[in-house]
Amino acid sequence: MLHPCFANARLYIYTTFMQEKEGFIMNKKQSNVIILGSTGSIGIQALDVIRMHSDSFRVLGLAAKDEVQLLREQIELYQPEYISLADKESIKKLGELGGSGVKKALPGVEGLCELASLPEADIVLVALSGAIGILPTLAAIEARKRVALANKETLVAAGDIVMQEARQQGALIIPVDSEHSAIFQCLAGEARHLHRIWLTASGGPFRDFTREQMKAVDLEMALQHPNWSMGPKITIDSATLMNKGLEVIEAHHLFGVGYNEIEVLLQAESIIHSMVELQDGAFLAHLGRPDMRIPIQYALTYPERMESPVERLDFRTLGAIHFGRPDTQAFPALALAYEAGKAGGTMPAVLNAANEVAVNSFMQRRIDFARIPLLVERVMEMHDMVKQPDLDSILAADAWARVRCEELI
Ligand SMILES: NC(=O)C1=CN([C@@H]2O[C@H](COP(=O)(O)OP(=O)(O)OC[C@H]3O[C@@H](n4cnc5c(N)ncnc54)[C@H](OP(=O)(O)O)[C@@H]3O)[C@@H](O)[C@H]2O)C=CC1
Ligand SMILES: CC(=O)[C@@H](O)[C@H](O)COP(=O)(O)O
Ligand SMILES: [Mn+2]
Repeated sequence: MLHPCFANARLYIYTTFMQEKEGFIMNKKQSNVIILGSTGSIGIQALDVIRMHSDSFRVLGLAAKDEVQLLREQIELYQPEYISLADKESIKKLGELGGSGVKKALPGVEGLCELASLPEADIVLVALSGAIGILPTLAAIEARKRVALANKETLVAAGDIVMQEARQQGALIIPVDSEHSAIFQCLAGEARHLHRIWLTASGGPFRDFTREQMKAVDLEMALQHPNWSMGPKITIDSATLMNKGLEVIEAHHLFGVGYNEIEVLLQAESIIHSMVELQDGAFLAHLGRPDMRIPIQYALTYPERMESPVERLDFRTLGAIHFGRPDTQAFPALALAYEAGKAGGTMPAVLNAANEVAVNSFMQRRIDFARIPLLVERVMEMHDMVKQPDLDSILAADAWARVRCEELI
């Protein structure tokens, strides 16, 4: 059965493809890009893409939290007019590193929102990690920018509000997350025939571990993703399978598909980035090397494509591709995410916020790996859910869950 918001989502995808046909997109010679999270894994790769296509893209603004040294180097190379850092202290430190030629330096979430809605900006890449992305993403949508959205936590916590705002404003959200970029591409011209999404998962470094073995894993082991090189938080999420859980909720919002129509499929090599199953039993898959520069570039160039330096797949030397079912006993985080998604309301925001706190404390070696999903589950149990939350209720639930989770640690 199709989810009730499928019609809207279909309309949203249809509108996106119509805008493509009408030449609404990319009709400028050089697009001005804002990168929120430029010092992170996605941000750095996005700058690489822009450097290769500097005729088509120009960096207008960069934002980071407190990685002042790296941001200084990026400013030197890409000469943005605007920057943002988490606070005035970090901006002062940046200033002490010498004249940068930056026109305006803006602190905090307000700074992120101001960058996201600059009149000269064409594309806003949201590559922040965590629910801190909610307000800047909404600011970009309200300013009718193209939003290249890597930050999945925003859709998990506030997906209904974000997607409704995008539909109302007619703003484009192009997914950057590899699976969602794959699904978006498979759905071109086929959205109305969608039957089911097959969301692929590598299974992470502990794919073949039992629950017992998982008790002994440490931070170094959890940070070794078998296929992708990513920031620390998402790498830990991949190891617990919470990443896949967050992606199930992300897919629900982006494509308006009910939770029973989203299947997680283990695909150990991360060569198939995801698949769609259509009404008539046909499957469309998106394949490629596990390299985020491909989906990042696509979100910038859509509906066009450009050359990329990413090494090509050679199927003749690839060998086998392995499939399997995820083990939700050994990886309870995936089941928790389905549960939170199906509950709806403020529950996904609570799942996400508790997970952010738990992962952070695991990275500080304050808790064991196996406690991450247990903490998330306990905070969800304690939550008095709001069924149809507005933005303030979402933000309040997020803040509440962070405090509860900290208390439990
Ligand atoms: N990495 C990947 O391959 C993929 C990532 N994603 C998603 O993309 C997003 C980014 O991931 P990733 O690049 O790995 O994360 P990283 O941790 O590598 O980078 C996060 C970026 O966000 C900045 N940031 C974090 N908090 C704040 C804040 N409060 N204010 C301003 N800036 C902030 C960081 O700044 P600073 O450096 O100063 O701390 C950094 O630039 C996540 O939502 C992730 O799930 C999705 C698919 C693949
Ligand atoms: C690159 C990307 O999109 C990640 O979200 C990736 O999917 C993580 O790998 P897992 O499949 O192990 O979660
Ligand atoms: Mn992904």
